[in-house]
Amino acid sequence: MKVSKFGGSSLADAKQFRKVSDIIKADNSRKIVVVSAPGKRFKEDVKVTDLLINCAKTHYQSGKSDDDLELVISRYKEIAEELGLDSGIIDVIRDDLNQRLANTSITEGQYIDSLKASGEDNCAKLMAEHLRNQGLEANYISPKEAGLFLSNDYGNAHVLQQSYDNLAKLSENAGIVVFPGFFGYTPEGDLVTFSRGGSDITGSILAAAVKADLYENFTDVDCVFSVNPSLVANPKAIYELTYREMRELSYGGFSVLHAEALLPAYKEKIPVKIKNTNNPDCKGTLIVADRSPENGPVVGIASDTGFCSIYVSKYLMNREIGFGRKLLQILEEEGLSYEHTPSGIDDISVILHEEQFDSQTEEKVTNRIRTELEVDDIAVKRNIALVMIVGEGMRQSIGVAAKATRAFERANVNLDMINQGSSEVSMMFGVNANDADRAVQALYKEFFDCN
Ligand SMILES: Nc1ncnc2c1ncn2[C@@H]1O[C@H](COP(=O)(O)OP(=O)(O)O)[C@@H](O)[C@H]1O
Ligand SMILES: N[C@@H](CC(=O)OP(=O)(O)O)C(=O)O
Repeated sequence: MKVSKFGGSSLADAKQFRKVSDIIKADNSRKIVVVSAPGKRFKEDVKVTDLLINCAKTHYQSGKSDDDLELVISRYKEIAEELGLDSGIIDVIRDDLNQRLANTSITEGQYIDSLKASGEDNCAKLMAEHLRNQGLEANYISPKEAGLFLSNDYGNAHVLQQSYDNLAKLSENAGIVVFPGFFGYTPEGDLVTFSRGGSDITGSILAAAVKADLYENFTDVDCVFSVNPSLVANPKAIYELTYREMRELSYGGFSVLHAEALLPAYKEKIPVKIKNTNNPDCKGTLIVADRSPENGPVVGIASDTGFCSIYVSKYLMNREIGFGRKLLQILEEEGLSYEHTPSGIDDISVILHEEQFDSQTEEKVTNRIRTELEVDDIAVKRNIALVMIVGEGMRQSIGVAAKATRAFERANVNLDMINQGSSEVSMMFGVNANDADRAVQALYKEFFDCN
């Protein structure tokens, strides 16, 4: 049995819906289909999820959002009409949206999640209808009915363990299960979504729950490339990756797969395949536990922006028992998560996502660190990008760091931080965000395009 997830780009319009149904028809082991909300039809288009977020925010604050609502409905209507579906399905979608909009007695976070999730939910209803119209036995299954339970972190939920036993029963369904991605329910029954791009996570959870033979993730590129194709023209294709490499690369900015999507599949050793809805015969990228060491030491180069660092120095920091714990405890008490903590003998930097660190929080946290830890120096640096080189082969190779720093030097990019993960499958560099693209291009030239 395969679990096949189709992303927003695969569901953007009626033409894409037809490609999806052709793919499902071509292989009767595709029994569980996870769908996102319709994505962009062209470069300047707006994803249905973004339309819904606008709609929710406006309506929650002003009680009105007619234009936004009509934009969302028109996306579904266009698809339904072109596919020749019964117009009743659009009435169902309109009623559903109106019900969600009317439920203003919840917090803004809950309200936005409820509207956001309707993108996937209504798309799944539409896809099930389209598949039935094509002569297939297909049923929309709601995450509530199936028992997909998530933590109550609105907009950033995590799966709860009891979901897996509940979802295992999906494999007993006679026809094709059409399951909306991106959301589930708290044990108290409230709707909650994963972070953006989270339909990838739903697919992986379902694949793990039913112990699928394969989790297919259909998108709009032939495979995972060694670098983001918007930064380097015709980058090298990657046909095989380990879970660890893909985890590092998706964390590092390969948005083709959500950074948290691999864990469920990895735990059950379910192979994951990235495939192209627009070119389904292309073999795609297979993600597995082990791979043959074919390429050089580095398999991919990723980068992501939106980080900041808190630099702290104190003479004899290395001798002060509990310094690191106290520092991180301040962050914990202020509700901040951190990404990395590169350190020296008398100094340490904490790298954070910048979005959670506004100027008010900065003032409070730096004051606390200054007074409670009696540090000599503290400085906050913003607008940081993390650039990562990743590859299982790095463990056995000498000179990878030298090659990388040579590339930074050639590109005239100053390095704020170097951090090698203990697993030795990745190396991370902190640079000014304005230099990140140039750094990635220089690294690509150094490791993949030496001629
Ligand atoms: N290294 C990479 N290899 C392939 N695609 C990448 C890479 N880095 C970023 N991407 C981007 O990921 C996109 C696919 O992810 P996404 O937009 O989330 O698709 P979907 O709509 O299927 O969920 C591609 O169109 C590509 O621009
Ligand atoms: N539609 C949601 C979830 C998702 O996974 O979308 P996509 O498959 O288009 O990345 C979002 O835009 O965040």
